[in-house]
Amino acid sequence: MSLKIEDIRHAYNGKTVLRNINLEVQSGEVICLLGPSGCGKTTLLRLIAGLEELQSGRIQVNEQVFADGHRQMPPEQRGIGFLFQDFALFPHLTVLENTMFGLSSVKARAERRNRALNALQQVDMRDFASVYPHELSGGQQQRVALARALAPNPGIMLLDEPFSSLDARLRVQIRDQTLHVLKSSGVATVMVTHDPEEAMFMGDRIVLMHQGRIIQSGSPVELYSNPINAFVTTFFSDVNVIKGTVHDGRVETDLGVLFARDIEEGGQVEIMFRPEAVQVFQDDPKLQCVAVAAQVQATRLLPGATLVHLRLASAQTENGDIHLHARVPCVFPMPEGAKVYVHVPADQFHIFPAHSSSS
Ligand SMILES: Nc1ncnc2c1ncn2[C@@H]1O[C@H](COP(=O)(O)OP(=O)(O)OP(=O)(O)O)[C@@H](O)[C@H]1O
Repeated sequence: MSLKIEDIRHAYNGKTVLRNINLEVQSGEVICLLGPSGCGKTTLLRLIAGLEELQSGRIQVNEQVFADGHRQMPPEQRGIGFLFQDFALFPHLTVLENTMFGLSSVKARAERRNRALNALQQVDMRDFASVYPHELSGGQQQRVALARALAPNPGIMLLDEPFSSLDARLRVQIRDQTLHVLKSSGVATVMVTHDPEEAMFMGDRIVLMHQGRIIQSGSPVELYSNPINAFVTTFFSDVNVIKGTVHDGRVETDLGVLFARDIEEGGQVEIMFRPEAVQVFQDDPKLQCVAVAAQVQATRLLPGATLVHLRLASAQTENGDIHLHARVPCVFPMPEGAKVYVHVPADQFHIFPAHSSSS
């Protein structure tokens, strides 16, 4: 099974909200559409579902055309399962009846019942078959909604911010379960989220969108480690930014000399690096690497890491001292005011022409 989206463009009231959208999703793959509010993620999902009429381009599954300039297959014929933010369970139907509802095309009631029970088993909710939705927690309701969507055995699953109504701890647990259920069902999944961590957790591939365009798509590792511009770099995490000017294909910075061969002579650049790329030493690691002196301004223990605020006395910038964030594993032993040494490996720098952050 392969969902193929070719050259989609879409406008509302003459205002273009999607352009040049090309995408392919295979069975068993989870693709996350990621981007800031209003970038067009939900519109793209609605076009795949057939809830919005396609204006230009083509959507097909294997050789079957869902929509192009001439045809629009109705949503119910597309074999698509949906999971939306509000779960939309029917309050007057039990968990089993809600799950059977998705199987209305199956004639025999006994088979509908069996398939619904199997789907509930998949999400570990079979014991709740006779319970009504209001008796369930948010996470349990989400699992029933997932079972209802998967029961007809759809080729494609569309998820729109499916965890956003759950509180933070439950969200982590439910998205983990959801990922395993989706993966074991082998369905091709397209999920919308505006949360980069969620996209990295769920996605085999991430499609990062901005202002109606795909800016970069690839594995989470590709986008995180090889972002193509400042927008992609900053979308995924807090980043340190220092500025510089290119001379002879190089930029001199307080953290060393960096190569910037692709940028024109005299060009202003923004040099970005993630807090976890900053290595902090208590003593000068002279033989290991070239490190520069810095002062600890503050430390904050976060889940799984300590964020260290550092001040670097700058010889390069007119603006004075540089403030850096380092993310170090474990509890950081140095007090505020302590002198430390900082090193950032050369391959951790992302260098872009200045003011390119909009895409
Ligand atoms: N039915 C509509 N009529 C007119 N404009 C719309 C309609 N639906 C969406 N838009 C506009 O299209 C653009 C894309 O909206 P869309 O909901 O697809 O973005 P999104 O990335 O999903 O945003 P969010 O994360 O906030 O849901 C926005 O500018 C939005 O205001």
